[in-house]
Amino acid sequence: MTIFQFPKDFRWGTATASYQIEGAAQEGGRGVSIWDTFARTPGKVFNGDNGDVACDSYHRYEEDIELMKKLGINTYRFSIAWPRIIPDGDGEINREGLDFYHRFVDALLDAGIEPFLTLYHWDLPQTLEDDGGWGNRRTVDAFVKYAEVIFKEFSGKINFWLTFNEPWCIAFLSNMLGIHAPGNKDLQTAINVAHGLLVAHGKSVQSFRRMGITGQIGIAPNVCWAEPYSKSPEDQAACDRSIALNTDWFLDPIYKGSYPQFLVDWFAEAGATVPIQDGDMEIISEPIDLLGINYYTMGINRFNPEAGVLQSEELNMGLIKTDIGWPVESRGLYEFMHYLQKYGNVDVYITENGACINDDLENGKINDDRRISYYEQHLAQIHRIINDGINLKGYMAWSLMDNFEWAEGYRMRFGLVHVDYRSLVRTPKESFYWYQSVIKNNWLEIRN
Ligand SMILES: N=NNCCOCCOc1ccc(-c2cn(C[C@@H]3NC[C@@H](O)[C@H]3O)nn2)cc1
Repeated sequence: MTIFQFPKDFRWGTATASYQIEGAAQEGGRGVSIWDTFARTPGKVFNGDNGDVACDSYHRYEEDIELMKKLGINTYRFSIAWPRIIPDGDGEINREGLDFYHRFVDALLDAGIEPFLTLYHWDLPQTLEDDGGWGNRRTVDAFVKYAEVIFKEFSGKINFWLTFNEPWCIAFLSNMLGIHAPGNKDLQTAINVAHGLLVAHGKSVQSFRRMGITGQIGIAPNVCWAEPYSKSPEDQAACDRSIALNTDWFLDPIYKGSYPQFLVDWFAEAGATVPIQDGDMEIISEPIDLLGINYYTMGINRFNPEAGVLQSEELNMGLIKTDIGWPVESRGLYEFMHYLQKYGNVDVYITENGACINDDLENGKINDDRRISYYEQHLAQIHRIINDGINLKGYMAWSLMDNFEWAEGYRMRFGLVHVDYRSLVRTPKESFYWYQSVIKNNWLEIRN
């Protein structure tokens, strides 16, 4: 038996997002989001699933908080649905929406749980998408207005703030690959979206500073760690492009005030350019306090001119995979965290990490041993990372409960808690009790 002790002030949590758990899509004055529209577009989401009901956390959040208390977490990452706050994107404020989140945040605080807020977790008001989305500066200004409303309302209650979740998914998965909402398949559109959200990020951080809001603010990129299939320079370059598009494309502008030139040049070859306006890069590089990092898996990649705009092909190396098909390989998290040091030893929280394991109820229990094994491996890497002196300050498991997994609908389950989507009954899985023990002890026991 090996014991890995975590720092006494290490934050333990779980994460969710508004569209994935709330439901009540037509209640409380909520407006239409791009995910309401996308989910209703035939063929976009498995089984035609949508977020109309989801986990019904809009009505059941007190039950969810009881589960959080039972789990023993001290931090809970969630997102606010912009369409609940300003239903048409940049018009009237919906007081009923604000009141809902005040009730929720107050209940978290009463439970001794630190709220860790994501302002934008993909549910853009449809009206703004109809008018050009993130490529239109109207959306940028609308986001800043929305962010300032939330800053003003929750300053003093919330101390951990993230502007955007997984900017690569918002820009490239959703506008170049077309796999997520709104489903565009155009490189220039994706680059315009990425730049627009970066300007919105920078402007909202400037507002955060100007308004004197409590706490710390940052952004949460997702990691795409990749190692070369061969020692050829072409394979290494292919990996560099894949890693950089998820990370450097967003963090270089924020920390260095410029895009990674090798990727700018690569896209220029494909006829795409970044629509930078005077002053944009200065706005984007407004200093931040923390980074959220979302890590799930890593790849072994090689150069392949037929493999998409990056010409970087991920190979199937026969590793154990989760039920969504992602290889289980935790060392990519360790390698990435050292890669991240090029931006300095910044405060980092793992804001998402988890496994899609679709085990179901058997005699009233869910024996998700594979999920426990995944978490054991990744928490062991986190212990190594901390031991190396990297400022990794906390960990939020994705996810507290099974929920709407975007284009996969409800068939893919990431939760520590099982959700029966007919009855909405929540059942803690064996991994819930394992994580409860890790949190209670503040250490990880690895069976040798
Ligand atoms: N890189 N090139 N890919 C080439 C082809 O990819 C095809 C599919 O791509 C992807 C990539 C990444 C994801 C993804 C999902 N989650 C889980 C959510 N995270 C935020 C939270 O809401 C969770 O639900 N994180 N990442 C999905 C699909």
